[in-house]
Amino acid sequence: MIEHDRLIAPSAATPAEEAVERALRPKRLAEYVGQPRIREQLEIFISAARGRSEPLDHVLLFGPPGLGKTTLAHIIAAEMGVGLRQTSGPVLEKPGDLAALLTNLEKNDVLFIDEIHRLSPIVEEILYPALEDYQIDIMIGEGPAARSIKLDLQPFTLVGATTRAGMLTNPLRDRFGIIARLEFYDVPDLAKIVARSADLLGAQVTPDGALEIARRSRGTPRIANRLLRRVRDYAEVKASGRIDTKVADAALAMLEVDAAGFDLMDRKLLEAIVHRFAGGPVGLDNLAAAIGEERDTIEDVLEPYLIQQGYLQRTPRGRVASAAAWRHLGLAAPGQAGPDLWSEDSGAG
Ligand SMILES: Nc1ncnc2c1ncn2[C@@H]1O[C@H](COP(=O)(O)OP(=O)(O)OP(=O)(O)O)[C@@H](O)[C@H]1O
Ligand SMILES: [Mg+2]
Repeated sequence: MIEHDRLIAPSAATPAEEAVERALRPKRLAEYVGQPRIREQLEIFISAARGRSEPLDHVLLFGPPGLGKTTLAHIIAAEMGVGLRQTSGPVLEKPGDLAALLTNLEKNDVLFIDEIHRLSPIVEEILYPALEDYQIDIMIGEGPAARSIKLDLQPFTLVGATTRAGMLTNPLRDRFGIIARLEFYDVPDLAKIVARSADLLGAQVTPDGALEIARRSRGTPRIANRLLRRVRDYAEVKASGRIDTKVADAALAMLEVDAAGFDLMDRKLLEAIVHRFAGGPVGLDNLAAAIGEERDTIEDVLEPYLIQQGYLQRTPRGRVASAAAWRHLGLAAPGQAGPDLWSEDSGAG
């Protein structure tokens, strides 16, 4: 059975997929599509830091999975002309793990900590003086003979990435000089990404074909690249190999990605709210139980796009399906006439 839910899941599914992602990853800021505000700011800050031969200020990247946080971290190091060391919050178990990384950094290097909201408090402690003064305090020896010594570090840049800025402690958040919130990509930008990736993969895609894939990628480059690869397979087997609108549409229908770019999980969530909870409000726990998903997956992966697109609202009393959600499921929203009566040329108003 093909795992459809993985098709749209914005996180990288397998090591094989990670390898493809690396190959498709833009290496420089100029190749990085979209996120104009972030790109412009980084260009200025990076060129200023380089001019002064200083490290770039610490950078926090946050936003839903697959929008290009890891990609940006690598680009920052490349544009600064420095090395990058990569780790992640849950991997750093002991203060010594972080100390070892920090003391190995060279001047102005980038230390990239993914899932930085999952750092343990004792590890985070070590980070504060490192971020502020390029120093760490470490304990030598044990018992009564134990003492703490200060070690100087090379100046460096911390790049932290998280899907949840709200879960960072205040003292940690305050230590980032540059905070960049990544937004979902619009369709023209996603089409550019699809066209660029198609080039790199040696796949043939028409501008319309790229747009069709872009429209159904949930605003997310990772999903755009994934859909492109699946659609290419389809085009090779079922058509001449060229991806045009018709082929893209047929392939995406087969993959059960609908016209709004929603997959089975998105629809399951909207259907649960509409059918089982009369459109809401419904609390996160009830919703998670109803669709058999983790709270975190709903909050980090499923909801952000549905909210951004106006299908779902987060209210103090729980989640509410908007009129657009009802319409998407082919239903009339409560208290409203059916979808047909609301079409623009109905003469109402
Ligand atoms: N701005 C962009 N331009 C072109 N391709 C992009 C862009 N952003 C991301 N991508 C593509 O999307 C893929 C996923 O991006 P990336 O791994 O950086 O996401 P992420 O935000 O780190 O996700 P996660 O939260 O799961 O770690 C990359 O392989 C890259 O090819
Ligand atoms: Mg990442």
